[in-house]
Amino acid sequence: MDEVNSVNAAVRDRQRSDVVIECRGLGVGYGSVNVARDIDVALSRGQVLALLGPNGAGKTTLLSTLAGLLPALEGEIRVDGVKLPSGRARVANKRGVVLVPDDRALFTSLTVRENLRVANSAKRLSFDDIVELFPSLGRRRNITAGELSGGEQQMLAVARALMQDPKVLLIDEMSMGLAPVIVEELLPVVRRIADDIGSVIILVEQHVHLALEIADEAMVLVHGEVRDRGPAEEFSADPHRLQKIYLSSTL
Ligand SMILES: Nc1ncnc2c1ncn2[C@@H]1O[C@H](COP(=O)(O)OP(=O)(O)OP(=O)(O)O)[C@@H](O)[C@H]1O
Repeated sequence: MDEVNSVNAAVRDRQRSDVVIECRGLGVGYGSVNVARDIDVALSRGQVLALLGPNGAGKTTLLSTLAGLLPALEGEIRVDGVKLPSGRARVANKRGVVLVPDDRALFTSLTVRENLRVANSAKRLSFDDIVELFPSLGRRRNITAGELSGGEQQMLAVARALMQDPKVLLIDEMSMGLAPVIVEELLPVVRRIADDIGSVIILVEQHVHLALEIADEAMVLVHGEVRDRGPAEEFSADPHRLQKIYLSSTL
């Protein structure tokens, strides 16, 4: 019996040590206004979480808190088992948490190459590695970011985040203003980033069915509460499950 217990303990320890980002009892919001609460997440290397929910559910606020742009109202965030100081974006970034914000935040007067050079603090990935993931950025290397199409700008925003060697990549509304056909091209690259580079990815995406196709897990926030969660393929197989949640949120 003792032997079984010690094997179980070893398995638990290994699982725990595989966890890259973990939050427990996390509450997020603005000042005294609580936007979402009781959020528990534990994600391991290479896992993709689709963070779903209707407008105003608190998805962006949660990503901003994980990135340290907002202080947590309660609970804690750990990266590789070590607690992150609340609301310290630079520390979170140094510890490998990188946010791709929905406005992309590019230097529009700098070229593609210059945008990437500015971001390359980790120097683990080269420009050639990026071109392998996003061939069109290679062809447009000397064009300014402001002259790129919306889809190319989004590629550049993700590529710039990759240059920081993210352990945890937070991607907010990647498809904002993009045609679905472009999103269909971009999302498989997100999967490749998780598989090849090993980053944990938390993805907020309006094209829910496309996000579910590349995600491992889904978590649905409604009015700041986790209303449902589970393997992405189970949500894909049962579209009514999400429809019911979204419809009930408007009642
Ligand atoms: N700077 C702010 N100060 C106060 N409240 C805010 C601020 N930004 C957002 N909120 C509020 O927080 C709540 C959650 O907003 P959030 O942007 O996180 O939702 P979301 O799920 O990302 O929605 P959407 O899909 O529309 O972007 C909303 O009620 C919103 O009005």
